[in-house]
Amino acid sequence: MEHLVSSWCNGRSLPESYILPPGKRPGKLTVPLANNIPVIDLGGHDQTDVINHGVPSNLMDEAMSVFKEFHALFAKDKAIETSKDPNKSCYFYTSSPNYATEKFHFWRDGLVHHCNPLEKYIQFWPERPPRYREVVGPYTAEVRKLGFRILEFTSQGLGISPDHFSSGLSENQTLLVNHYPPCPDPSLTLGVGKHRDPGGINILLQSDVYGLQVFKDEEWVGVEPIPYAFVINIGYPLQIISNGKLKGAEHRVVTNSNVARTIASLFFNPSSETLVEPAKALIDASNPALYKSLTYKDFLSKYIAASSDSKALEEVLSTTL
Ligand SMILES: O=C(O)CCC(=O)C(=O)O
Ligand SMILES: [Fe+2]
Repeated sequence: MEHLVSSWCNGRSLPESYILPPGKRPGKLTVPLANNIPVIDLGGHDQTDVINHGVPSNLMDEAMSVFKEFHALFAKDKAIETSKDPNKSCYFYTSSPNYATEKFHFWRDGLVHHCNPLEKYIQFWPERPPRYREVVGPYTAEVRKLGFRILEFTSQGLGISPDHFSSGLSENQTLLVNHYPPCPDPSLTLGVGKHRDPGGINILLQSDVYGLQVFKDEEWVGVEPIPYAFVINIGYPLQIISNGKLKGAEHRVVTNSNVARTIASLFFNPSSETLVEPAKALIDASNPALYKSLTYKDFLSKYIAASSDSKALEEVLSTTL
């Protein structure tokens, strides 16, 4: 826990271990903002206090407040609050879960915990700030409903059976709450390096502070926060199931020198033994399977081994390369 960026970063210059190799540095800090990311309105007419995705705006605000309060705790308290489960369904790290072995570090502290079934996991969640469970329980339950709606629409769009698809992709819901403190030199480091998400979909609540960038047409573009909207990211397993019809966007997180940024991502992941493979309905003689069939556990070990080298990962997973 002594590593936590937030516990030592004030007034310090950027330590060498956080300086990325030249090819991975963000370098130029201003990139164009994306102007063609689809904004989807999910309807919902008569509610007054909801944006059309159905998650009440006050719940989004409250969740963001408790996430910020959690990250503002002393490091020793964060350690206590994230070590209640001997099986580690709730944990905390700086940079990445591989802090001890990685060649360089990223400028982020992350809290992770499982969310579903709630009755099983909530007992291991932080109890400080005192409202954490009371707010984050309903927040994750609402976002879960939204996730199922999105997966249902996605399966309809792809023309594959919704039951198999949504349950296969969402047995395991995990919340990641990232905190990126103000950084002494944002041109040399990143909050999170370039990656595609490893789950089915990810429903991301950004605060009002910008930091997310997407790699589109060989250039980085910024994803500006829209108040009370979620960012939906497609993960690699959904790319595989859709046989490449849907693409997981590569993204990264830049830091800034003035204000801290906090985000919460709810990942909808398959369970370990779920087979991740192109949906049978999308495969025929003229549309051969582009990806191998793997259990999610095996997929994850290949994903981690490729350590965000997307070409290497594509080669391991593809049937054609
Ligand atoms: O900080 C962000 O906006 C995104 C973090 C991220 O890449 C993720 O949660 O997968
Ligand atoms: Fe991500």
